[in-house]
Amino acid sequence: MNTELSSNTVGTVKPLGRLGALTDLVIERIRVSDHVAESKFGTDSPIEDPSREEQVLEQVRKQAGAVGVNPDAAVVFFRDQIAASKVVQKGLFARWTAHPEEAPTTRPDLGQIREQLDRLTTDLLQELKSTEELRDKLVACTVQLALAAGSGAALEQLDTLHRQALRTATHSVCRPSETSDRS
Ligand SMILES: C=C(O[C@@H]1C=C(C(=O)O)C=C[C@H]1O)C(=O)O
Repeated sequence: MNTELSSNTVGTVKPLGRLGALTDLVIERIRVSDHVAESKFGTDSPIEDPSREEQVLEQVRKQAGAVGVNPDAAVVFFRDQIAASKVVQKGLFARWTAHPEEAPTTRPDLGQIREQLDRLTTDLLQELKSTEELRDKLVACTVQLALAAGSGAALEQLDTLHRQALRTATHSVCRPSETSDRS
């Protein structure tokens, strides 16, 4: 296993609670968005790429079925992940435009970054599956999400922009189904 952490120096401490692993992956995807922004800034590639989004959601739909997650619910969750990525990209573009001295000096390869995002799709779907029962219980899920997001944001030292993205990305994590026990 690769134990090297590219995006933080906190070590192996992870977001807490029963949604900790899911939140960890959500934060990882948000952090990958920094690299997406670096790859696009100063090029003709737009922040928003509808055909790539369709491709991502198509992959989600197919894999969700295979993993046993409701495909429509999975698509809702991934639309939030995509929205969160664009929050980060727009925020960083604005920051780098206002402060060119903070702009990236190297440009990572978008193709490789997208492969990383595709791997995260698989991992996230697996976590959606293993947290399905909890996420159907509104109160328990809300408490666990607050714990995981709060500890994750602190441990990963997320700034205001990335905390905003985390809120966007976790908007639909707790989704009680019609028939579930809401307590
Ligand atoms: C991440 C990218 O930027 C945007 C966000 C996407 C995503 O989060 O998967 C997909 C397409 C773009 O609208 C990208 O272009 O790959």
